[in-house]
Amino acid sequence: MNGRRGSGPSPIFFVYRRKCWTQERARKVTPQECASPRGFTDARRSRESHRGTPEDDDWGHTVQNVLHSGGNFKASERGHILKKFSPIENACLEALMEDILRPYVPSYHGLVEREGQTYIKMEDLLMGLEAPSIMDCKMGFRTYLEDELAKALLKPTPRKDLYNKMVALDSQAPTLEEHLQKAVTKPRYMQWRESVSSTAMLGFRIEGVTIEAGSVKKNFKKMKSREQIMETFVIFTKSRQDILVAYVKRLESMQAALKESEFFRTHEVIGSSLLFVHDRRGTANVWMIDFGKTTVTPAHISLRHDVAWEPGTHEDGYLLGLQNLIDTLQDTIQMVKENREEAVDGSAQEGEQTIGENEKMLLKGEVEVKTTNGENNALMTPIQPGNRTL
Ligand SMILES: Nc1ncnc2c1ncn2[C@@H]1O[C@H](COP(=O)(O)OP(=O)(O)OP(=O)(O)O)[C@@H](O)[C@H]1O
Ligand SMILES: O=P(O)(O)O[C@@H]1[C@H](O)[C@H](O)[C@@H](OP(=O)(O)O)[C@H](OP(=O)(O)O)[C@H]1O
Repeated sequence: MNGRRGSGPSPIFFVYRRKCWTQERARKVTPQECASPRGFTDARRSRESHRGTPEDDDWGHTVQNVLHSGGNFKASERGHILKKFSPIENACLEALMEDILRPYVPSYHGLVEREGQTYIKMEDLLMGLEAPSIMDCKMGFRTYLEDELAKALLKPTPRKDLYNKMVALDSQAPTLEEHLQKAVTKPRYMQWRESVSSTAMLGFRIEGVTIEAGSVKKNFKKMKSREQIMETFVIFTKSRQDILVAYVKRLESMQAALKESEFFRTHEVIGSSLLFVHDRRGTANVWMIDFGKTTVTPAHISLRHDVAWEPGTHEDGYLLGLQNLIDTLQDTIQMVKENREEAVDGSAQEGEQTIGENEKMLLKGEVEVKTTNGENNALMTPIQPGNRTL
């Protein structure tokens, strides 16, 4: 690995660390909390009012690293994490414990009650990782359930919050009528989100990233092209080929298991993510998470997951998205290799600086990874429902 690029966090990261070290000395935060600016602030605030439970000895370690989610997680004892109960997700995790996919999902440990709220207790996927880097990729070409669409058609319920999110990203996106109502329906918003991100083209999208337990970045909503995603993987892994290769291997074995899985054949997997986790020591893994919208299909339907969706088929395009993700990672490995060969030749100075700048932007939350020639500058033809089946 290139020495300069792999030599540690950017200067911006150190600004956060300096602030943290001062607080740490005053015993207001732990070293782990220091690793993340958000964790640092949240942990301090919450600790001041937190009484603690017997299970809280590892409090704050994983929950601070949760990439997104409106407060659905709670710390548990070491090695476990609690997620707010959803009957759908609970049924999925129970079923997955009996399926060939079991090694690819967090292990399930039943339900627990905390302060009048029921939680699913599951394996903490960050356990054992030191200052983890985490990426959440939402899978599939469709991000809403057929049922949600049917309900919205029967009784359209325009939402102001979704309109506000839409105009925040693109003020031109709403139709005239939507502008007048200042509201959009959920399927309309979800379909638009698919089209502005890589979901519609590639069948997956990056939702959130954190590097070495730094601040959480979620500004990927308009990231569409394969090239932008490759650059994000380069930044995310700090060009480490060993980690990229480990990710590809894990995805390939997951892909094989998915093709054999009874659970997968009988479930429409919507809004589920792949969670990429690694650390500086080179531990790397990918997990299937978030089954809150993964539902059993009608008995007569056996899903393929590698064909285009048509209403009524319940197809989600998960395997097409997974193949595109594997191809994108393989291209990333190739790009990293070529960059390194050029660096050895002494001719990669310019390229190195570009990646360094992007890394700083990502850490500052300003990332718009630049493409060289236009927005959809795919290096190879993505697999889409229409152009290839697995
Ligand atoms: N088992 C786990 N171990 C460690 N971290 C986890 C685990 N499950 C989820 N996370 C973290 O929490 C984040 C959100 O997870 P998940 O998508 O399951 O929650 P959610 O509440 O359904 O979120 P959203 O509604 O935003 O999709 C993930 O991106 C990941 O960072
Ligand atoms: O990513 P964004 O732009 O913030 O949009 C949200 C995202 O697509 C979530 O997947 C979705 O929750 P579900 O997957 O649970 O439907 C949520 O719907 P919600 O507002 O109804 O929670 C959207 O607002």
